[in-house]
Amino acid sequence: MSVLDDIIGGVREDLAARRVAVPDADIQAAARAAAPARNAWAALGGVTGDVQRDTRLHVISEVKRKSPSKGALAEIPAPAELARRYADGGASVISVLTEQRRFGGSLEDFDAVRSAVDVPLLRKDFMVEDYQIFEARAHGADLILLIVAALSDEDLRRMLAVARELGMEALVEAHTEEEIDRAVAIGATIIGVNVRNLKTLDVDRGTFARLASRIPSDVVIVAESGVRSVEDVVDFATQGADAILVGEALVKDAMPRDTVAAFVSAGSAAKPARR
Ligand SMILES: O=P(O)(O)OC[C@@H](O)[C@@H](O)c1c[nH]c2ccccc12
Repeated sequence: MSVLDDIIGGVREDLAARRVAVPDADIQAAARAAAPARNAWAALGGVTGDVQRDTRLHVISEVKRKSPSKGALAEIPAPAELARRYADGGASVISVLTEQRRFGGSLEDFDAVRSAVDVPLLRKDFMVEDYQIFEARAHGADLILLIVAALSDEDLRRMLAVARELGMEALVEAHTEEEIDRAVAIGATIIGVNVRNLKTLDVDRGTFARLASRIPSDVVIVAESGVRSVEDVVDFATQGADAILVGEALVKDAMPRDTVAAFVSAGSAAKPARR
């Protein structure tokens, strides 16, 4: 069994418990009653038609306490405070891990961040049921994660449609050529190239350029995982990233605001005018 299968087993158990506490009809009603979602695609530099590519390298800053690959990363006693620093540094989107068992996150963390900042929020979890999409929206999410390796094409299409029907977008995450092609085929407008293999947890930054070259130019490309420094940001920006998703390096940083700002400025300077 891969790490991904193992994580998803736990996610399904936790989900079943929440579903008893808040039944489907209630979570759907809450999702539809929530304040409208923010446009995460535009916030990440998405442009329609034959217009100039956005010149900013966007940063998605992540709130993550621990991970299966690295163990404990940071305590984060006040997720709202960390999120405020991310936003002050110029983060375009903030990602909040809500998976409990392996990442130490929760929907309470998500709520705390939601009330602290105005930027679009990504609910970062392993989405396996539509219920979680309604739940994300009910808590004020603007963007959800869909992991191609964890879902069938049928699931991906349906879940993307549910997200859009609720006014959200999906960050569709891929790790191989085949997964990129599946993400493009279902009509993803934001594709994440995760340089960490979720089945083995190995990081290979070299996969980014190879996979990014298969993605059409009107799709927003997010380079995910393994960003340690300005040098990594510059590499991803040079290789076609519109945005980067950074967790570990920021949660361990004593000055996350300044680091986000440094990533935005170095990445934007390195971003080519066309892709
Ligand atoms: O901490 P890092 O190496 O900067 O990685 C962030 C992010 O890419 C990573 O948390 C991630 C990417 N895809 C995921 C899917 C589920 C959970 C976590 C992730």
